[in-house]
Amino acid sequence: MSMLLEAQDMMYTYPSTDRPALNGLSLAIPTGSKTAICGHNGCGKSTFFLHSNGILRPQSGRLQWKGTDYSYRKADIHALRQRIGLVFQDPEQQLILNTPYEDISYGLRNAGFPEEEIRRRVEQMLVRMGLTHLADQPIHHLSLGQKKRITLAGILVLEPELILLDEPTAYLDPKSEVQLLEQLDRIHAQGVTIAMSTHDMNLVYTWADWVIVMDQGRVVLSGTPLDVFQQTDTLMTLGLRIPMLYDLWLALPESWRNGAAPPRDMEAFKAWVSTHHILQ
Ligand SMILES: Nc1ncnc2c1ncn2[C@@H]1O[C@H](COP(=O)(O)OP(=O)(O)OP(=O)(O)O)[C@@H](O)[C@H]1O
Repeated sequence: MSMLLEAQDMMYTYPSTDRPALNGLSLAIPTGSKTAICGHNGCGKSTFFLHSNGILRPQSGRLQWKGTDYSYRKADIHALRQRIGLVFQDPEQQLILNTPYEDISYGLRNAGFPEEEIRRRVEQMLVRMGLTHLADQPIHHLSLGQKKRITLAGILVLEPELILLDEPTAYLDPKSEVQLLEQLDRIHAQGVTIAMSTHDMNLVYTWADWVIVMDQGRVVLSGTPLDVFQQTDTLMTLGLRIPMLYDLWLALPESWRNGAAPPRDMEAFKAWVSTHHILQ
């Protein structure tokens, strides 16, 4: 398995704090994967993302892109940010200009693309993300879900190889979440590697093909979803939920798992779920 991004023993303490936010963080994001990074509030997920696209620099340890150490020269960081797109948790931190059209153009203009190419790419992106009708609206009139889509569009338009999303589904309603996940699947099918941080273990179970679990600035588990979810005790100790579907699968009678039919009556099934303390 080749790794796109690798961190080794990274340490980082924010100025004027005394506890490291990254405390010997070592992890790898496999090329072509859908990686979920989970862990409870404050475990260092956002801090890792800020390191990944060079906004922060580790105080020790190393970070590699395709096996090469990061270079912090201005031109190299500039080039890196086109390959690694970071979508912040809070779109307000990322949206700078007045309208979706202007905002989505911003990165391309910064990267020095000719105006004709900028127009072509932005218009295509607006269509792909279903944002054409909002292109010239003032951004502060838009909903959170729409703002999140605009920040994603502003990153996608640069055609990165890796997209990092910090809690992309937080505060989205179910419909917006489904739309976002469909967009991510489309992008992934085109060969883009995607890593997202999330607290939602059910989403991790259904979406990810690689899982990294962090605690207190370091990685405690990583591997395929099955590898990770089998470590039920560790996950519980970290205060993380076991995905509902995994829990249910484990609780199914052996005969059901081997193909025998569960009760066809929904009330009987509900009674069975409650006597087995699933979802509690
Ligand atoms: N700008 C900052 N200044 C000082 N300390 C910070 C700053 N940002 C984060 N921290 C601290 O660094 C640690 C890691 O925070 P980080 O935001 O990376 O965690 P997280 O896993 O992304 O959390 P969440 O799930 O709440 O987004 C926390 O203890 C946090 O308080």
